Amino acid sequence: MLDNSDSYVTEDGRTIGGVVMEMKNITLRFGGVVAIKDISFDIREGEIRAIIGPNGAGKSSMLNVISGFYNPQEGDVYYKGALRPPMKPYQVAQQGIARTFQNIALFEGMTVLDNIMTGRLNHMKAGLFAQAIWKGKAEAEEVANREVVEKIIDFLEIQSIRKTPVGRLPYGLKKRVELARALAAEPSILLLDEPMAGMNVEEKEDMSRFILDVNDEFGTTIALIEHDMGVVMDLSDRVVVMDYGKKIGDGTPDEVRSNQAVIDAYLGVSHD
Ligand SMILES: Nc1ncnc2c1ncn2[C@@H]1O[C@H](COP(=O)(O)OP(=O)(O)OP(=O)(O)O)[C@@H](O)[C@H]1O
Repeated sequence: MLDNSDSYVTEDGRTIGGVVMEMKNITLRFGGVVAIKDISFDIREGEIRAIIGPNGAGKSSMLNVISGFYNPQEGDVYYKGALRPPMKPYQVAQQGIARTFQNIALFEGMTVLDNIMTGRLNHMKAGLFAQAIWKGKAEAEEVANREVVEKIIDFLEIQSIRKTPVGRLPYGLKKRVELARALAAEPSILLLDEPMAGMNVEEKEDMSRFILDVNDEFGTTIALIEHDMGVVMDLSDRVVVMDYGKKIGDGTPDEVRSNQAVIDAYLGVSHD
């Protein structure tokens, strides 16, 4: 169960609830490489939580632990107040954690609409057998799924490309379609893997606005990893900073910005 007793309202009027996910003393090794060293942090319901750090800091590894791609050798993951046993990524997705990928993972030959519909798969209860013998139920489900998807298409302003094969879209729009597909799952936590990577300034501004609007409009909890410190500071409620697999900062953007260890890491000052 989620404990919302210490929820609060932000300056811009959003409600931040209790801790929805807690990472406790996570260590992840690849052979001799320690990608994550004894890191703990939490994610609160309704917040935008960033994990930042220079190249090789361990951000992707951490995102992959959250989404079940990697199971850490040490430490525990708590989700909605319960210890999460080691799980496969599809089981984590079924628990309501959706993600996007740094290297866009869409079906290039399929239309925007069909790509976004694949985000509804976890919500399709009528199996193939039911669809064969009980057409009505499957049809009702299809209509309900389409409603969710249409709302997202409107929201992300992609009506005009709904029938376009994804392979023909420019990079920035592909990223938006990927966001739409993840949102179609109506996730409890949305994980964004470097959502602004490879974008020009205008595309970055658009994506920032959509991330803020998604959080505001749907109340979606968002955890994102990002290499570039600048782009997440205006977006995030709280930021974890990683460097060489360790957590070197955790707090509000202002707290993190004035943290000397963080400044050193980004300037490339050497340390042990
Ligand atoms: N599958 C893997 N096998 C072996 N080593 C890995 C693997 N994945 C990551 N590592 C190592 O773990 C460390 C952390 O890598 P990770 O990709 O998590 O960092 P990152 O902060 O996401 O970096 P970037 O910003 O460059 O994507 C690095 O030293 C990396 O080489």
